[in-house]
Amino acid sequence: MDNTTGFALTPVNHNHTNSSCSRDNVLKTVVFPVLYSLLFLLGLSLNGLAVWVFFSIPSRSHFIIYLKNIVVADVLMTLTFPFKVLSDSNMASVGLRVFVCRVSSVLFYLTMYISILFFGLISIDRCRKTLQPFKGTNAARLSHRKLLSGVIWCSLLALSLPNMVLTSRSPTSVYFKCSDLKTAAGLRWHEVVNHVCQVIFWGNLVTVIVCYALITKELYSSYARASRAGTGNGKRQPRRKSVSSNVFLVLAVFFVCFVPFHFSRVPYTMSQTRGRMFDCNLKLFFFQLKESTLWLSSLNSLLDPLIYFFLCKSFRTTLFKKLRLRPGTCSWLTGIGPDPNTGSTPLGDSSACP
Ligand SMILES: Nc1ncnc2c1ncn2[C@@H]1O[C@H](COP(=O)(O)OP(=O)(O)O)[C@@H](O)[C@H]1O
Repeated sequence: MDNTTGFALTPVNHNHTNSSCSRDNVLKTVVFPVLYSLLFLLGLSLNGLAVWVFFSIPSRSHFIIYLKNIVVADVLMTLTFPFKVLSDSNMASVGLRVFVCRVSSVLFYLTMYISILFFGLISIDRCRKTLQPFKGTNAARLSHRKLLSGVIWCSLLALSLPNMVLTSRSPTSVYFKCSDLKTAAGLRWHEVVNHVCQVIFWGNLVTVIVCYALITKELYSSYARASRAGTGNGKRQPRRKSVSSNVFLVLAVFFVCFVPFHFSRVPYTMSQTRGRMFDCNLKLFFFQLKESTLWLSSLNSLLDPLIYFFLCKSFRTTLFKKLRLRPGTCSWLTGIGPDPNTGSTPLGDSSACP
């Protein structure tokens, strides 16, 4: 390992690093770097495609504004993966690993909570659109949503910035953890940020569940009304099935990607800031649990473009137009063919979006 940063490092304590408590096992140095490299390659391609598509769709709805924010957050998150790969596989210099603790990991978490917050806002917007389908928007409301987006980015940046600034101690050995680089105030702030982020996550999860429960209820009662009125026909049944399974898909992604991480984060943060309460094997266990569930959270940056494709009609339409494909392409995959009359779902263009 080269020391290219000018930090004064003490000789490596091989007894410690070779002990069963060392983080440098095959999971951290091989398995996750390979998994993050895959995420990086696939995520960059899919999110690059999503940027290409979304930025030719004008921001004419709250929904599109929120989706664009998620795309930007996902691209930034994806760009942090190579740093994590190099750092975890021990291929990075000490300076690069310090950079990972100070900057790229913080950016990773920042973008993750940006996505979570915008997912919550999207659910509220979809719910409003389903319950009040004829209430449109106007230029003033669109500007408010853009302002809200700016406020969310700035607030999370302000919350995260001290995690960069207070990670200011120099490493004393080539084997260090991010928490070793934090001042006492830095460790306290790290704990506070993690509590705030838990509140953000669980608050948004409740919002998503409540909104999708209301959407599902409204969709089923509107179909029941349509059937009673004699307008229901054989063709509509598959659409109802597809809308409800789409709703389930969004919830499933939210649960798989984020719930495990937020359970494992609590004991891990405690092991970082109140180290004396835990023996080294327990600390290692919580670290590995946090790393495994963090990969699931990172997987969200890859699943988001798939969600846009499967659930967002305007995304699909623009994508097919850009690739010069027929509008009905992949209807076997999406389960939704072109509507011969209106080309839209019963609740409007983006009603089946997350
Ligand atoms: N929710 C968060 N928001 C912003 N920054 C965070 C958050 N959680 C952790 N960080 C910062 O990211 C860096 C890496 O944190 P962490 O993953 O806990 O460390 P480690 O990589 O040693 O397990 C640290 O500087 C930490 O303060």
